[in-house]
Amino acid sequence: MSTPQVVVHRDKELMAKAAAARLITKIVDAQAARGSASVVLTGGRNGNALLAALAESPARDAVDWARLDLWWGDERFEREGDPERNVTQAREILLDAVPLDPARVHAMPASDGTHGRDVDAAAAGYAAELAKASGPEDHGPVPTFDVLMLGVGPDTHVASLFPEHPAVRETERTVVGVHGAPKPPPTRISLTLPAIRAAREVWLLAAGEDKANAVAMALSGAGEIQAPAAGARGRRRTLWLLDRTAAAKLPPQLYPPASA
Ligand SMILES: O=C1O[C@H](COP(=O)(O)O)[C@@H](O)[C@H](O)[C@H]1O
Repeated sequence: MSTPQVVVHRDKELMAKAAAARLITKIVDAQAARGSASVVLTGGRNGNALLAALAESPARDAVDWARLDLWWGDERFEREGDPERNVTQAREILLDAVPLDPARVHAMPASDGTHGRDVDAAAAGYAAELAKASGPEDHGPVPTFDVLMLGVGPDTHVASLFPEHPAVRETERTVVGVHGAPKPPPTRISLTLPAIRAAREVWLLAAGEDKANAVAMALSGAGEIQAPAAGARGRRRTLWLLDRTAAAKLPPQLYPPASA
């Protein structure tokens, strides 16, 4: 697993634009190297800001949208089209405006889908979809995502893995149903840490003062059960993309020299 690298941007708007530019380059490079690309999207303010910046970027036309697989790191277990669902927000901000192949948009199940209100069955269904998409080169039940993005909550949660919650302790399953999440809505679906760690690159996005303690804690050696963000690492790269306010409480030795 890779050691975290930190990049600090002046403010959250610039952070979103720079991350969008970085993502476009990554997708274009993956498509050139392997024919297609796979990206795991996150919900939350920073993930949505990145998608909005991507939607506005003229460089978005460099992406071959039909050769892109989209997955989600977590989802609020609500009815299809519910405005709280991460996929609903992503569709409104970007996905409906680009020529994606619908068969390659792997939304997590809704509570009125095939599995009904059984969130554990829905999570198992998503795990099966991931396993079907993975090949021998992936050495496991999850595809080697090119980039997996995660927002970081003020409590250090990533995806729907909350501190000390059963889901963050999962070591076998790749996707779990989350019951009683401390942040509403309480019922969710989440990739687990082992699934997150299958990604080539993991990018953690955090902007704003309310994230400063979480960022400092996760990067200062906290355990992943107490600080789930600390356990989110990519096989090749783990990148923390921050704005100055979110980076404000980092110990000086963790602050990148170029942004000091
Ligand atoms: O509920 C969620 O929250 C996190 C963080 O969101 P933010 O608005 O504080 O940035 C998000 O990453 C996750 O996908 C989402 O379901």
